[in-house]
Formats: sequence, structure tokens, C-alpha cells
Amino acid sequence: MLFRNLLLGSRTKVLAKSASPVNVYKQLTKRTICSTNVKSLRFDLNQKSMLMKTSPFTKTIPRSFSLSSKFSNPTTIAANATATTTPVVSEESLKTAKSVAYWLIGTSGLVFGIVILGGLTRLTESGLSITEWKPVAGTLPPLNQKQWEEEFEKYKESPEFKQLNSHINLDEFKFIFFMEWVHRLWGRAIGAVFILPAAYFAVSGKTSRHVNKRLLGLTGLLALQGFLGWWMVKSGLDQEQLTERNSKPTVSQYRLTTHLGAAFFLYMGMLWTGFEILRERKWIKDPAEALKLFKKLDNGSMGPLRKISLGLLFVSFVTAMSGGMVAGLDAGWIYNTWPKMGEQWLPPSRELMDDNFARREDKKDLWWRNLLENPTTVQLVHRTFAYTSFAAVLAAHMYCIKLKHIIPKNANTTMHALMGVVTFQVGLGIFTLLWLVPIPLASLHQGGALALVTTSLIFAVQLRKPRMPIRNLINSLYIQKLQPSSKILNEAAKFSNKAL
Ligand code: HEM
Repeated sequence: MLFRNLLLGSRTKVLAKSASPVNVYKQLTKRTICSTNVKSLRFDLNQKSMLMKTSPFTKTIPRSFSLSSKFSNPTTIAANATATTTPVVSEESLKTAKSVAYWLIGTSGLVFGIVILGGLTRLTESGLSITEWKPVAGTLPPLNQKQWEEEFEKYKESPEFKQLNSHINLDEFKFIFFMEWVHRLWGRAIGAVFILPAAYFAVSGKTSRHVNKRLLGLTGLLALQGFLGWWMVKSGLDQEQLTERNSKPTVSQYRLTTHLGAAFFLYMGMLWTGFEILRERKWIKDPAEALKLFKKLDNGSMGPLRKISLGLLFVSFVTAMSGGMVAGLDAGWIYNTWPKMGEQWLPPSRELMDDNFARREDKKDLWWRNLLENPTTVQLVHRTFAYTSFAAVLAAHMYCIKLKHIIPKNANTTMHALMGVVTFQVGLGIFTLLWLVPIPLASLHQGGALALVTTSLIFAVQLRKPRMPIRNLINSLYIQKLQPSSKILNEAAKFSNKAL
């Protein structure tokens, strides 16, 4: 049990003689834990009880305790009501400037752009044209004829030139170099556009601690992304690795997908944080509306839908990653038929689990190598994930239609959009395959994957319950608005004293 608590957090049922949420909560936070560790509280005023869910690593949590009788005293109730007019955590420490949200969403747009450009670099087979990684010096392209010729000489040493491109001249080289150079420059620009303002916002106190932690994580991810880019390119330049993979000069599909996945994570992290800031600011501005929304989000039927929303985000992400594997293996160039794969619904099992892909004598790696390295199987896996994504969104859409009176209106609208995006994306995938991966369509299909992940992410954000400190803040702001002067509370206290 202790292990479970540490890992998952715990649930504690608190019984109160007084059914006031204010009292129960105050008593709880005073006696046991810091309010920021509380993930959710659910009050049952009839049963005079409260269910508390805490985050992992919360220290002492009594399984159940009764509140002292003094809390059933009306004077104390009034006094406690006064106490809650002061926010549990100050508004300023929770608030993040709107400009931070817009900057994050804008920067995520730049990440969207670089993913598309990266795809175009791959589709035009330009990605292996720059054979070195110079994070600072590489900012400038060759500036004169001599430098261009030097750069071309270096490229002539690469396996790609020797085996595939020995016919190209300097002008053709300039085009592929330019594609890769713009991609790298864009990456550097994102670094600058992210890190400098992040430091400024943090130092000037425009961000909350919560957002600062996110910004730190995103900075780490950004640095990792630059490294992953070079790690990927190296796999296509190094003849030893190519021989080991028995591959023509292209990057490893594993590394391509890792690089793509990290970009998706960076994009999702920026968007999620940006939307969360905007959402919380909106609540702070209008606590009454916020409380109405919280009531909807606290509805029991929303629990499963919240899990479904995260499931949809996960399945969209995994489908996109399986698409990365298709792209990395050029598996879109085979089985260009739909809905069947060739003449059959499924390729022959001999081809799907081809012995030639196993590298171990005992063939123990037959399954996973075919699933990740055999273009036929990898395409089938991508088709399967795509159908799963479509079916999952369709089912969730129908579920939302059923619950449409309970679900927040904006989440409902997003679900309709999600249904549209997934249908469009599946259509794009099919035509990309049928028409032998034309560059504009393949690029649009990649953009479609990002659009699908974006819509799933917005849906998940819209269904999220507020963080506990924000909930506390909104509650107290609401009470402050209702009772602008403490006079009313003093009157209430006097009245209660008389009643005793
Ligand atoms: C929810 C649906 C889908 C998602 C999220 C998705 C996502 C992706 C992604 C992210 C890529 C990699 C693009 C790149 O890195 O350049 C990709 C590639 C590909 N997908 Fe899909 N896809 C979906 C459905 C489909 C379907 C239904 C088909 C065909 C039946 C399909 C066929 C392809 C092909 C052929 C490629 C390789 C294109 C290339 O080489 O650039 N996709 N997909």
C-alpha cells in the first residue's frame, strides 16, 4: 500500500461533523499536507464526507479522520469563511502573463513549420548534403565559389554521393545543401526565439513557478532535439552503420522516428503549456463562469471521457510515429493499393515475417525486426494504427454526441473538428500511397498528422480539471467577489454568537 501511495498518490476519505467544504478543507490542509499536493477533492455534503486524492510523494496521509467538533460551531464556520477570503496561494504566484502563452503558441507554430521542412528535406533527398555538425560556425552557408567547391568536395566523400548521387553537379548540390541548411538554420532560430524570451519572462516574473518548470523541461527537449538531428544524420553518413543495416545511404528509420517524436513532444509541450495559461487566466478573470465549468468537469461522467481524450492523443501520436517508420524505410513505395494490399487483404505471412530480417541464429528477433524493419510489415502496422485512430475518434465522437449536454461546449466543438481532421488525414494517407508518395501530398499528410495531434491535444486540455491551487484561488476569488467587504462576515459571526 505504501508503495502504491508513493507511486500513484492516495485516496483518503475524510469524515466531517460539519459538512462545510471550507472546514473540511481547512482542517485537512492544516493537519496533514500542503494544498499543492492535493490533486482533487470531492465533497459529499449529505454524507458529510470528502474524498481526497493526493499526488505521489505526499508524506503523512491519515487514511481517515473525524474533524473536531469545534468545526460544527457556527462562529468557527464564519471565521473560517473569513479565512478563505484570503486565497490559499496568492494570485500573483499562480498567474502567468498572457504574452507568455502567445509566445509559446507562436513558437509551437515554428516547430510545426520545421517538421514540415524536415519532411521536405527528406522527400527531396537533401538531408545528407551537409556532412558536418558545427552548431555556431555552420550558421553561415558557403559565401564564395571556393567555399562551395570545398563543401562539394566533402560531400563527394559521403556514401550518398558515391552510391546514389555521383552524377550531380555543383548547382544541383547547391539545392540539396540549401534545403538542409535552411532546416538547420530554422532549428537555430527556434532555439533563439525560445530560450532568450524564456529567460526574460522567468527573470521578470511574468511566469509562475509551475510554468517555469515547464519552460526548463522544454529547453532541455530543445537541446536534445538538436543533438538528435545530428545523431540521425550521422547514421546516413557512416558507411559502417550502413553496412551493418545492409542499407543504401539513408538515415536509420529508428533515428528518424526518434527525431520526429522529439519534435512532436516539443510541439505538444509548448501548445499544452500555452493553452493551459490562457485557460487559467480566463478563469481568474471570471471566477463565476469558471466555477460553472468546474462543476461540469467534476461530473462523474467526465472521468471516462477525460481518459478517452488522453487515449486519443496517445493513439494519434503512436500512429504518427509508425508513419515515421514508413517514411524512414520508404515503405510507401510498395503495396500502392487500397483497401487491399496487392491482390489480397493482407500480404502473405511469409513476406510479413520474412526470415531474412532476423539477425540472430536462433531467430528470436524475427518478430520485432519484421515489425520495425520489414517495409511490408511496417506499412501494415501503419495502416492498422491509422484505422485504430479513426475508429477510436469515431467511437469517442459518438460518445460525445450522447453526452453532449454534460460536456463543455468548446470540447464538443473540438470533438467535431477532430472527427473531420482524422477523416481528412486517413484520406490523405490513402492518396499518398495510391499516387506513389508525391512530395506535396506526402508533406500535407505529415502536416495532417500534426493537425490531428493538435486537435486531440486541445480536446484533452479542454477536459482537464483545474489544478488544485488554481481551484482554491478561483474559489476564494469568487467568495471575495460575493462578499466584497468583511463587514458581512463580521455580521455573520455576530449573528452566530447570538445564536449560541
Ligand atoms: C490517423 C491517420 C494517420 C496518421 C496520423 C498518419 C501519420 C503519418 C506520418 C506522421 C507520416 C510520416 C511523414 C514523414 O515523416 O514524412 C506518415 C507517412 C505515411 N503514411 Fe500515414 N498517417 C495516417 C494514415 C495513413 C493511411 C490510412 C495511409 C494509407 C493507407 C497512410 C500512408 C502513409 C504513407 C505511404 C506514408 C509515407 C510517406 C512518405 O514517405 O513521406 N497513412 N503518416
